[in-house]
Amino acid sequence: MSQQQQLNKRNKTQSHPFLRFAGLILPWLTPPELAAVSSTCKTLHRISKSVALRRSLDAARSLERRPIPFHNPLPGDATTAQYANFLYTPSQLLPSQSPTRQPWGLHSPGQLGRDLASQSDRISPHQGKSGCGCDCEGCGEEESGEIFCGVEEEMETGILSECGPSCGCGLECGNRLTQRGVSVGLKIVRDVRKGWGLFADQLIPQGHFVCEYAGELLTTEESRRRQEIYDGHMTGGRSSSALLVVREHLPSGKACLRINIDATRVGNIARFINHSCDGGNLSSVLVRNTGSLIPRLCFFASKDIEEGEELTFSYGEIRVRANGMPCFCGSSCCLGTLPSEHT
Ligand SMILES: C[S@@+](CC[C@H](N)C(=O)[O-])C[C@H]1O[C@@H](n2cnc3c(N)ncnc32)[C@H](O)[C@@H]1O
Repeated sequence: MSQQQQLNKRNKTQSHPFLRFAGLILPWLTPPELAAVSSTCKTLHRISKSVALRRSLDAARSLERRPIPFHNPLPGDATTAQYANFLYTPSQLLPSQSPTRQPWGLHSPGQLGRDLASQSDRISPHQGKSGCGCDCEGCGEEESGEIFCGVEEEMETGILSECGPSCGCGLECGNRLTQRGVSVGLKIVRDVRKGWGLFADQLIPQGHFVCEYAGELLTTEESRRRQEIYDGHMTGGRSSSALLVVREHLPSGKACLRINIDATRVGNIARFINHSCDGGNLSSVLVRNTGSLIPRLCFFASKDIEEGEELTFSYGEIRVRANGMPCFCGSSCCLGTLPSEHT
């Protein structure tokens, strides 16, 4: 074929309206839809391949400040397919706010997250009395980076207060440490026995904020309904669930606040954190934001975490199931089964 003929052919192909917009449309497709489109012609096959590659380069779908890639060292194993239907949210939301479709591989990794962060940095609705923020304790203090700067008391009690939606300060406030998204290098690595796990891609110093456990906030009734479904899936050997129940005991000691966060279908990278019987290297802290009723669950490094080390925490102490799922945490105090409790 002469050069002119080739040029004509390319112009003809690219002038097809669908092909012209394929780069914008394909990132919105689910894996089966993408596979179907990919088999129709060479151009769509090429675009589909690049979309699939970009998916594996950032599990966060560009919604964090930096990309969080999938890495599968297991030869011949299914890659990210299992998570291609997983929708990403950097913060907790109600099921009614959950997206039903979300682009993946549309933006360059981390771009959208950076745009959002810089947008929210500009949002500073009104200035408080201090001139830079509100009246919360700690507001207006110099920004401490991402370190939970020596507030060991809160690390132990597991409760931290931050400025929130009703404050006059913006995201640049030093008292909003956990609200600026993931700032450390992370990657999601596949293990033959535990499935995917979250790993440090850099040294994370003790006390450093790692991430929030984000997902759908459920009522207890809905969480019980979903847990039953997930238990059924698991006994069938299918995908793993990520429904976390947190109980905060109120000062009276007579009641407790129960928070149900389901990151199984819609969540963030915290849903990839595996269990360790020795408590792992992450501390969980409940963060109360001024003006927000529901606290958020956030993870901080409980010790210095080396680059390449897996991030883990303890899913709990209770094991109610006689035949619980086997635990492969590898710690010297491993109890052999994963925690399980009646929800
Ligand atoms: C919240 S998910 C963590 C991510 C999960 N590995 C995955 O691939 O999606 C919880 C599930 O991970 C697996 N898991 C977590 N910790 C484990 C451990 N110590 N040993 C074996 N499996 C583990 C179990 O299948 C569990 O139901």
